[in-house]
Amino acid sequence: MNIVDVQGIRKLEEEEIASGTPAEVLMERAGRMAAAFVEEYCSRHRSLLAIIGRGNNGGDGLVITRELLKKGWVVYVYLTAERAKLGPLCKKKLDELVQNFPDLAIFEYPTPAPWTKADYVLDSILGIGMKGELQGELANLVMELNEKRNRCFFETIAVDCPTGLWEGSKHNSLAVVADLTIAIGYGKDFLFREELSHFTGRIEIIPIFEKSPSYSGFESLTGWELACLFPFRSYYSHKGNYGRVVIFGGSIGYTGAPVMAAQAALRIGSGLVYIGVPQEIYSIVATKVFPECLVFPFEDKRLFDAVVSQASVVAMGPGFGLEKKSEFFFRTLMQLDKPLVIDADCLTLLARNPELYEEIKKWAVLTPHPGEMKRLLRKEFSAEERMEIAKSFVKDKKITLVLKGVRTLVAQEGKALFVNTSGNPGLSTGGSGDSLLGIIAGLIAQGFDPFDAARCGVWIHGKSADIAAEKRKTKEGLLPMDVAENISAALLWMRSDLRRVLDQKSYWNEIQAYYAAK
Ligand SMILES: NC(=O)C1=CN([C@@H]2O[C@H](COP(=O)(O)OP(=O)(O)OC[C@H]3O[C@@H](n4cnc5c(N)ncnc54)[C@H](OP(=O)(O)O)[C@@H]3O)[C@@H](O)[C@H]2O)[C@@H](O)CC1
Ligand SMILES: [K+]
Repeated sequence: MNIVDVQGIRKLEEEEIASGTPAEVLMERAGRMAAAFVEEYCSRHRSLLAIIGRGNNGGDGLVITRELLKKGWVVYVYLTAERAKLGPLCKKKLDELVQNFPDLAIFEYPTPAPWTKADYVLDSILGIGMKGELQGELANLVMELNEKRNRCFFETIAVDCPTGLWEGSKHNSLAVVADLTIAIGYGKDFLFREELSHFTGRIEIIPIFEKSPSYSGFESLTGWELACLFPFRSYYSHKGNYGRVVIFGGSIGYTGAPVMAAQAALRIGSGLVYIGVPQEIYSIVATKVFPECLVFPFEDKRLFDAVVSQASVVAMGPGFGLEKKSEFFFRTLMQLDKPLVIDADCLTLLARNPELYEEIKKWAVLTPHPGEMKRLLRKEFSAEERMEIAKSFVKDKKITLVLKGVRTLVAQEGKALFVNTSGNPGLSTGGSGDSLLGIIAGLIAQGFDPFDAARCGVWIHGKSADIAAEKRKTKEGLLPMDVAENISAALLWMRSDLRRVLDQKSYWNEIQAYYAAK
């Protein structure tokens, strides 16, 4: 989905209103869809404290409150401004709410907010109407909210954007620290900045506009859009239709790395998965790996030629080693006339031998974390520079770059820059990159173009981790094997996400008809 700046979203809002969709309808769409999202995806608890600002962001929060009350949630409302100072739509939504739920508990500033009452706090204080840094009473309220979140263990859900965050924010600005940000309409560009990810948490985008903004060249990876790239499997097919992945990696002490990549490659649906390892660890890897996987010592020339000649894709790097022998073998692999996926030690070897970019025959997907990226570039860069770095690195190279991070970027020359929306801090553990390598390679083996494989792979990897964390009830202790085991659930999520969005579009028409009749 296109990512826009605040001016772009304001322009879209004006156009939508001018073409006959009143602002109130837009607010109803935003609030109802956000509530449906909260109902479905935050269902572990059913109590919420809605902190309401005086503008339209507050109005959205009041619609969400109404919808959740209808579903039987326990909701408390806290008004941050006097009722007389509420904006017209916000005031209207409050009056409607009070009429429908006369017993609703409403707290008002300067009474202290009832922080300990609910499992979720809705930040509906300020949205894109925010200008400059937070000051005065609101600044104090936001500090209190963040402090209570840490102490009371509620999760914070930001509507449209965390209050206090705007285009000029820095990583140390004052803003609400959200666990989930539900962006309205389109993702705003500043929400995706790596250095602000601490504030935004997980980002979900709710489409509310019929019209599209002008193309920005910067897009978010969203499940429902990627679903269109995944055809259902034909019954009339066999393993040969789903490709052969060959993974090269492993060394003494690093016998698990290629196994984790292979597990993910199998779970994404590859037809056949091979692991080529040094002879010295062959027997260890052969006993560790899934029985479905074929392991061979890559020094065996006859086996090497037989496997590689049949390969749909060659993935390399996990636990590969950096010695002279590994470097020599890496050079051989770089010359193969196959799509390549390059990670970990092989990125370090590529950084040492930059002339090998010229050897890439078909195409290569590179998946560096920021440290490996710095090695490839031979220079330091900051989180703020990631997007520019990614765009300039791919120029004149036959590569797709996956620059890992909280907001992993996918870049390729001539394409939009994509930023990922899935994933969680549970992925910050050894072996996560190996799973990602396996997923991307598995998708290429199944016929995905490398750019699509990178985009889908990054999103599926993150979403599998989100589902695994949800099942485990915690982000701590997530393992790459949990991620691989939830790949199929991520595929299912992606397909049902498409259905959800299509359903919502028909739901819009209902809302429109309701207001036209009034
Ligand atoms: N885009 C769309 O199509 C749709 C948008 N929608 C929703 O509307 C939201 C935007 O609503 P909005 O324009 O009413 O602004 P909003 O964020 O509520 O804040 C306004 C208040 O902020 C205050 N304020 C400003 N800076 C401040 C500061 N530094 N420190 C303290 N206060 C500050 C400012 O005060 P003032 O400057 O007036 O004194 C004013 O009171 C958007 O995010 C989305 O949620 C949906 O309804 C559906 C369609
Ligand atoms: K907000």
